[in-house]
Amino acid sequence: MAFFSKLKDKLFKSSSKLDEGLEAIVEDGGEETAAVAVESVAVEQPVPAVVEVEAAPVAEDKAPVEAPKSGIFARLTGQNQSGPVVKRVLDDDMLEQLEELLIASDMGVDTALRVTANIAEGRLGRRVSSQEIKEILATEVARIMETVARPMPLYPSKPQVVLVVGVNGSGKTTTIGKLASQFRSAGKSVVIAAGDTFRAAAVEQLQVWGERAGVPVLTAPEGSDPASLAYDAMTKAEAEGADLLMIDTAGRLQNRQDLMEELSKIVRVIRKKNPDAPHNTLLVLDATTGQNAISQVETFQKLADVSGLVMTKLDGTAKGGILVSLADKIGLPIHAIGVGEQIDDLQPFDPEEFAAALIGLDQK
Ligand SMILES: Nc1nc2c(ncn2[C@@H]2O[C@H](COP(=O)(O)OP(=O)(O)OP(=O)(O)O)[C@@H](O)[C@H]2O)c(=O)[nH]1
Repeated sequence: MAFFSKLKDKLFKSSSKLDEGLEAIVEDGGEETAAVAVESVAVEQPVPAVVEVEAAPVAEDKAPVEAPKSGIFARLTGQNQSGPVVKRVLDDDMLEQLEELLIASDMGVDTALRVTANIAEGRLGRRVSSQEIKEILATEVARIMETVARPMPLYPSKPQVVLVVGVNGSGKTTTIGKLASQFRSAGKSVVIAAGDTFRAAAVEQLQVWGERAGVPVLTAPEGSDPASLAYDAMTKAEAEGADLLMIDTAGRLQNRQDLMEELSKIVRVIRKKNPDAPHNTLLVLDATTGQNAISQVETFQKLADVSGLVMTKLDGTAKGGILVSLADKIGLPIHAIGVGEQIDDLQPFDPEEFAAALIGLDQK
């Protein structure tokens, strides 16, 4: 419960935009009707984790199949409505308005069209209230997101190497700090390598996060070879029997060729120590960049073998729909979302909670 409220509060900007937009669409051309009583069904949801706690074998490299979750909307709609309700006939005009609203929330044109087509299916001509259309939309969004919501897999390999990539300012350092703290809380030993050796400020910031998380941060002189630091970090993590090695990397997309060479050299060097490394390549994306996140994913997929995403800065953005677009178009696993600048502001990605928060469905 607390988890949901926090997410909804933090996604306030997105939800208020979609929430108000949907209400305005139903009001526009809707008519008052007598309310129908709805039976309340309370279903408690388990809170998922950012990382898998159970180890999975490296060779299989498959995310575990999660049991389907019971409907959150039964819980969300657990109320007896009273008083007249405005309903509008779901017709082409209304669908067009819905499409525009979804595009404005950064869902992207293709995804917005697909979502509205699914909403229309079997419902054209029916009269719907704003609460009903929110529930239908939330179900559609959750359905798309379910295929990508997966905690970061943990493997028995010691150390499990996690390469963290993304453009400057996307939140790599902060995410590494938050993840390191969560791993530590789960009883894992962690080593961090400050692989963006070209920016002294980036290294210092990572050291601050390392201190907060209680995790050692390996650094190298400014301008030195990040691959050599990664090799030394691998040696240290192996010697110490660390569970995880997280490697920060530079994010200078301005010089793509250099960055590609730098990343592939890091991978080459750590594979000398463990041919299966890196076990995860996390791409950190800033949600406030909206549709631009799609092209960042495509670029980084060419630079590195991206295995999963972390979406930061979902607090205070009206662009939460980009996650739906990413799930629909790219389909990479979304391991976690950043909802603030504090160490505990990294949350597991739960499709139903996210959909409800994005659309502004009230929790009753
Ligand atoms: N509101 C909010 N701010 C965040 C979040 N994640 C990161 N930030 C902020 O975003 C800014 C950039 O984050 P960094 O972690 O430094 O990003 P980076 O990708 O490491 O950037 P460089 O160090 O420039 O490579 C910082 O001011 C962070 O506090 C988040 O989930 N929510």
